[in-house]
Amino acid sequence: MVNVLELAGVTKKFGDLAAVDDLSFAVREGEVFGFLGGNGAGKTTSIRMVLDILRPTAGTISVLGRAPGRENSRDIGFLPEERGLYRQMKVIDTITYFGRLKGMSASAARSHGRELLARFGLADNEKTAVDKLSKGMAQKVQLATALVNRPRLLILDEPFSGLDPVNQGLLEHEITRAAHDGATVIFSTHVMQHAERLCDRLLLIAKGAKRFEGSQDEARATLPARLSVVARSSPAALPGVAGATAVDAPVDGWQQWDVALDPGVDPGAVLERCTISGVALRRFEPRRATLHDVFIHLVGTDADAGSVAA
Ligand SMILES: Nc1ncnc2c1ncn2[C@@H]1O[C@H](COP(=O)(O)OP(=O)(O)OP(=O)(O)O)[C@@H](O)[C@H]1O
Repeated sequence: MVNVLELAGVTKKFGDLAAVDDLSFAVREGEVFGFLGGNGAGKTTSIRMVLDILRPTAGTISVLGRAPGRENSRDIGFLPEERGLYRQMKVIDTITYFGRLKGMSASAARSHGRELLARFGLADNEKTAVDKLSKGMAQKVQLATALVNRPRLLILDEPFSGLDPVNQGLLEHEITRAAHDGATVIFSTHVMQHAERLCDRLLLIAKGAKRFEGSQDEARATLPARLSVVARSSPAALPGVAGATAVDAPVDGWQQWDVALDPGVDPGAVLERCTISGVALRRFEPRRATLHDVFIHLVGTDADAGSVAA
């Protein structure tokens, strides 16, 4: 498996503040990679170093097998967190201009630009000046400037912010589509649901440092398992059970329990115990942890997690 991006021991200091702190991770070719962290975690600073907008204080970065720099620009598409386009320029000219910057011919850039505008529901706005567009429409044009060169590596910094639910869906579809066409996609977010739906693997950072890197299943496995159980008697005393909380009142002697297992305990082993110990069961369901649960578990304090949308 080829790594499209590699950071090794990367630190970025602003004065005394380590915005990025000894960060190492790798993004593999063809994957959709989520870059997750609360506000101020260091996501944008890391992305700016990958794009050579900022230089690391220490450590090394490899992008598409090279050091960050202009040579990579043809193969990269970038949607910055602070959106900004030339306000007076027409939509199609803007996209064509970015395509030209990436080494495309004007006609190739224009024709792919039109295709993208049609897909984004903006075919009728081709000749509109950018400053006459709504914020969400302008954001879709900016997305088109990131996609026009059919990048091998697509980097999107907080791409969902400012989009309504329909356009968030459209963007999710575009990310999936780019990955399907062979691109590697990295996007930062503090909204866990997008990551949950899209990511093959993810990185979780807090205060500039890595807290987790891996697949979603690996992320969920960092949490002790939970179960929803309906039983005649409490499962609290069973081996491997950390605690059981009654949910609502019992119905005809059957009580619903929210059960937390000890770390590393397999729900199957607890089910077997119920059978051996004669705990009568009507329901026994492992509950799937969300990335939000994982985030709270790994990042820890409410202060760090407070800015994270569930
Ligand atoms: N140019 C700068 N000068 C000084 N401090 C900076 C600069 N850029 C970022 N920082 C600080 O570095 C830290 C990380 O900021 P960064 O923008 O990378 O976070 P982020 O994860 O992208 O956050 P958000 O989700 O809020 O955009 C913050 O404490 C921020 O104040």
